[in-house]
Amino acid sequence: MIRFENVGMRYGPGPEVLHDLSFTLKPGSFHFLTGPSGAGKSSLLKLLFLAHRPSRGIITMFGNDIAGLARDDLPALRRRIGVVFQEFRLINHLTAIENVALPLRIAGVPERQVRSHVEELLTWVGLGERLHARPSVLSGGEKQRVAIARAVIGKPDLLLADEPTGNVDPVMARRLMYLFVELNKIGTTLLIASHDTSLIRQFDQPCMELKDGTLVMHRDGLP
Ligand SMILES: Nc1ncnc2c1ncn2[C@@H]1O[C@H](COP(=O)(O)OP(=O)(O)OP(=O)(O)O)[C@@H](O)[C@H]1O
Repeated sequence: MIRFENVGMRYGPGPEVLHDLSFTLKPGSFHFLTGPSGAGKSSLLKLLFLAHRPSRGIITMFGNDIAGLARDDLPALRRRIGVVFQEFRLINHLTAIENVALPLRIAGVPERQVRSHVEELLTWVGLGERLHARPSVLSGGEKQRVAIARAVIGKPDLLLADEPTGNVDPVMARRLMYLFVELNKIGTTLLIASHDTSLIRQFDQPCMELKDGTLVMHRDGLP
């Protein structure tokens, strides 16, 4: 489903920050992505979200060589991907419920279903009392949970998450991880970047590790 062959990436004329990445993410697989700060985790997620082009190599996503895609083809492909950005990227003038409803409204889901579905999910992540709050009055952990709810609500084919539990306590972190596990059970392919090795160790999923922009694959979790 997703295949990288000798992929490199640089920002503008700068040095390469990712080198010779070759890996496959099979449909329905679930990997953690770990590595020290600056190793290139967010950069790899940017490639996968088609927010940045590789400087060399071949990336195949959902059967498309992305080098052959026109700019106009990207939105349709991105709609198959849910993303939790490190800095959340919520829409400031929309409430929590409106932010999370957005992917369903874009997909044309009937309004009655949108409302009940979004309320249920936000309540599940502990935000039942914050449905009508705007991002400016939410804490970091609350914003993070809205961002996660928005990313998972449309049951995307691929979910990318950058440090999705970085702002919540350990109990909520586990709850959010189980949300990802459930999403994976219904077929979503997951790649979750996290520094939190103690959390990663609690799950069986394999771990991909980046070091200085180069990938080391651990099939059986952390060493
Ligand atoms: N917009 C940018 N322009 C130029 N260089 C960048 C940019 N973003 C990241 N880099 C560089 O790319 C390298 C990888 O950064 P990246 O943010 O992908 O690492 P990371 O593993 O996600 O780090 P962290 O865990 O701290 O978020 C670093 O050397 C960083 O300085």
